[in-house]
Amino acid sequence: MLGATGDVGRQVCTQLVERRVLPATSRLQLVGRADGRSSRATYGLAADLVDAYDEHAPLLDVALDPADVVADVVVVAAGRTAGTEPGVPVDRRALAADNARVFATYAEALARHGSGREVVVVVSNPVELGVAVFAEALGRHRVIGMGAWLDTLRFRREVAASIGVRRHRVGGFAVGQHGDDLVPLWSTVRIAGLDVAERRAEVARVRGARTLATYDEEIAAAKRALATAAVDDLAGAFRLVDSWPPDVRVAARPWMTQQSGAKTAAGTASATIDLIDTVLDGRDTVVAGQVALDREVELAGKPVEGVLGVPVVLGPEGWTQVLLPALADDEERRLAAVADRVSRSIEPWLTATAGDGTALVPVEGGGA
Ligand SMILES: NC(=O)c1ccc[n+]([C@@H]2O[C@H](COP(=O)([O-])OP(=O)(O)OC[C@H]3O[C@@H](n4cnc5c(N)ncnc54)[C@H](O)[C@@H]3O)[C@@H](O)[C@H]2O)c1
Repeated sequence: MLGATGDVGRQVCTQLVERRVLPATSRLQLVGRADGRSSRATYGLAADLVDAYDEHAPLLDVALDPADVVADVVVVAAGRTAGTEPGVPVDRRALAADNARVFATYAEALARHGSGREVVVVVSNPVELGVAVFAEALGRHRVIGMGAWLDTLRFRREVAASIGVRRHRVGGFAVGQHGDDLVPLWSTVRIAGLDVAERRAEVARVRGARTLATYDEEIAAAKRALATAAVDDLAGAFRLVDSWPPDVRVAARPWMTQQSGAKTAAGTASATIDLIDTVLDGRDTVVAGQVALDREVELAGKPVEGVLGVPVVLGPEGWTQVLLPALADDEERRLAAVADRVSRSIEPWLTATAGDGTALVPVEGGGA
């Protein structure tokens, strides 16, 4: 667990032990930075977890050197986070600048000292950049970004809430880029217990006559409304979120949660555990995740070469197959545009890591 003492890392470790995903005979390695405050806190976290869960805790150990990371599944939650200051917009470029270096350090260490079989789950943002850096170092099938799975679970939950059922009865995926560039695939929504006609009627009712052509403007308008509402009535701001359609809520609610000063650590960790559990389980399962594509997907007549969130089959050796069904026109158009945006935002950093691998400064004119 890289970044074990962070808000997300701590939640992942706690849930892993509490939900007994790891048997007592296995090992959970908490990884911190030798030169940061986290080195001391990592030892403390290990002691605290044993204190709480001694009866069934796995063997806990601490590593402070990237060269010492050894695991079947490596979770990357180390690095800077952004967007937690109310009213301060997320500076994705600054986040990329800091975290590109973190990704490169661990990717290089794993490539050199790892088993050659570990599966990497990237949680840190920008998740697409993390996936690109680790995939380049370790092979693309062993690396998956968690963002699209979290967006998928949020989409299912919001659809479920509007229809009046629990999340486990709703299927379907949210793909694309983690964050505002997600692509909710309404065409993939399925609801257990409803036949095709009933489902179509329910989707039409909760979605309205909107398409994804106006999704960007809807999200931008939602954030503006929330920024105003939240100034003196936070409860009112969350009620405002509830008044919007499910796909707008998917983007607006986590944004409001960050703006509130709370983070989204519990939900993030829970979605991460799903992916870890899937890899350790030994069976292939369909999830959504950010993966480095090599022309498996064609969007608007153009094959995608680069990182994108898509439905994939995930198993013990990483992801194998992409399972993106035929999309509605508005979905395909948006996903193609997002694929281009992701590729443009990542490209400068990959260029910068080429060569001796230490430069990590975007080339002139590039933007993250
Ligand atoms: N993908 C998602 O859905 C999602 C959701 C929430 C958060 N996140 C991301 O997860 C990451 C962690 O978030 P958080 O809220 O736990 O942050 P945090 O600030 O609470 O913790 C960050 C952790 O990273 C470590 N760290 C910081 N800089 C480091 C460096 N240079 N080298 C090694 N370790 C370093 C810190 O010691 C700490 O353990 C962020 O990048 C955040 O954006 C992703």
